Amino acid sequence: MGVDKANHPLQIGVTGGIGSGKSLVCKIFSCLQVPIYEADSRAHWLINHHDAIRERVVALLGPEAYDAAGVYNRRYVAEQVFAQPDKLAALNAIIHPIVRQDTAEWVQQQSGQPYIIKEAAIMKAAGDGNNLDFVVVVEAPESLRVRRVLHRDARSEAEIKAIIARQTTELERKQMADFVIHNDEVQALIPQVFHLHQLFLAKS
Ligand SMILES: CC(C)(COP(=O)(O)OP(=O)(O)OC[C@H]1O[C@@H](n2cnc3c(N)ncnc32)[C@H](O)[C@@H]1O)[C@@H](O)C(=O)NCCC(=O)NCCS
Ligand SMILES: Nc1ncnc2c1ncn2[C@@H]1O[C@H](COP(=O)(O)OP(=O)(O)OP(=O)(O)O)[C@@H](O)[C@H]1O
Repeated sequence: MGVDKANHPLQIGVTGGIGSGKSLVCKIFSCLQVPIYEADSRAHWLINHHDAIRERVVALLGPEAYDAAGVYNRRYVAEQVFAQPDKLAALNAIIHPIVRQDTAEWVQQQSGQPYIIKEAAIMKAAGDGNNLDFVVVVEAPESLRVRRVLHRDARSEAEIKAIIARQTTELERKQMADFVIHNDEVQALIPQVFHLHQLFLAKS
């Protein structure tokens, strides 16, 4: 990397379809002291706390986008945007530039770290791909992913399959991947993460 690499951590993206185990993989990296930026959680925090986002989301989707307590109403917003692609694009145009800015500020605070991780389900669509040194894709068979999410969330199998159908395809993800973690509950997860950790430390 560049001459001032100590100040610029390597940037690793971790992505994968719903229920693939991205969050679990990131928890393991986190146990190894790697700083993690969870794009989706952070986006939701910003949607609830950033006044300019709130105003623009209400202008786009109506006051129902936030409930009586002022909390972002995901169920209502999901119904609106997943049925209307132009509204989803408009929502993303409000949120993603602010998330990108927030990510950049967070990265600035991580100087001196050998590498950092950005976790996102929709990495490419959020326009972050260009800043990443490597992309790690977490993979698991679709039937297992559906089973995990059925167990984790209050979603029906049909809802989960509809989300999978809207997400980046497995082929697109494979094309993005520099490294793949197989979270199929056959191959052990921790050694795969540890192997990548050693590799990223060596490259930093
Ligand atoms: C659209 C919303 C209301 C759906 O909420 P809901 O609780 O029903 O689903 P959840 O957040 O678990 O997302 C389910 C799946 O939808 C897809 N998805 C989520 N947000 C987006 C988006 N902005 N654009 C395209 N697909 C999306 C992803 O594949 C995700 O895995 C919510 O995801 C949202 O507010 N998204 C905006 C924030 C965002 O863009 N997050 C992504 C990382 S920056
Ligand atoms: N190897 C595994 N063994 C057992 N349970 C697992 C394994 N991997 C993931 N899970 C469980 O499956 C569920 C989905 O995993 P996780 O939340 O990490 O997925 P994700 O890819 O982050 O999903 P989403 O895109 O919905 O946020 C969680 O409840 C998690 O604990």
